[in-house]
Amino acid sequence: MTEIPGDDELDRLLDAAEHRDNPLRPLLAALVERDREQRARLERLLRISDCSYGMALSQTQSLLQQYDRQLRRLEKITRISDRYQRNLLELNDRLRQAALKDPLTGLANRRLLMERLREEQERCQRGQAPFSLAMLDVDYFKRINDRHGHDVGDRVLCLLAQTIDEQLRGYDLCARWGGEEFMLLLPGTDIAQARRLSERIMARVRELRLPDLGQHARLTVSVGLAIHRSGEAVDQTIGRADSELLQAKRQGRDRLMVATL
Ligand SMILES: Nc1nc2c(ncn2[C@@H]2O[C@H](COP(=O)(O)OP(=O)(O)OP(=O)(O)O)[C@@H](O)[C@H]2O)c(=O)[nH]1
Repeated sequence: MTEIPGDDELDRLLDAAEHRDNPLRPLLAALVERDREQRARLERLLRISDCSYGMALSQTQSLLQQYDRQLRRLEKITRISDRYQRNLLELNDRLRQAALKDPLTGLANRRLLMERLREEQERCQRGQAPFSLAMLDVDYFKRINDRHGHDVGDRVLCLLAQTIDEQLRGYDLCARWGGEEFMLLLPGTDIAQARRLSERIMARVRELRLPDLGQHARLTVSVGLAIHRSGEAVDQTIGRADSELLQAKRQGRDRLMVATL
């Protein structure tokens, strides 16, 4: 294949004196001129296309960077909101715990007990085994406060709460009913079982050593016991246990009285 000469070579041929009268010279000169124009146009086109490609590239990159930044921001917000929600749930849980616990002894409070009592009552209505209630009150507790001070009284209450709680099964509930009074909710427990449990608790309380109160100090509790009658309101069961507790106090304390069914 014939090799096409370069630009310099073509110029030199066109300028050469010996070709000046060649009839093909003007045609060659015109072809060379057209070729140069076309190449120049092609280069311009290439430059423009390079330039728009570069612009498109940088636009795409900047969009990608923006997208990336937004994504990171979104991830951060999601992390914060997850943490915030977890904190809220924990706080909610702690608030609920606090709202249902007695702050001194850590036992259930009256509110939680009433919630559980209603649940047990509904269970009984559905034909499940009845629950028993034991109302337990410290004997002569005022004397402890008067002789040894309120702080010692508080410590005795905490020790008592722990002693009672240790005797219970997982599904029983011991609540602080008020002052020096405690209520035991014993699901699926008949009177004979509730009596045995109460007597065991009374015995453990008598065995307690209370160095704060002196070497020979002994603590006793009185207990009123009642089993829930099918169909009665929980307040009635509580009332019957309370009456028995009153009887136990009247009959000399450190004793257990049981309501008839
Ligand atoms: N330290 C302390 N004392 C309390 C608390 N709540 C109630 N008390 C005290 O418990 C005492 C209850 O006294 P009383 O109702 O007369 O009963 P008691 O002295 O135990 O006599 P009986 O129940 O009849 O045997 C009072 O002195 C109350 O101040 C408490 O949270 N901490």
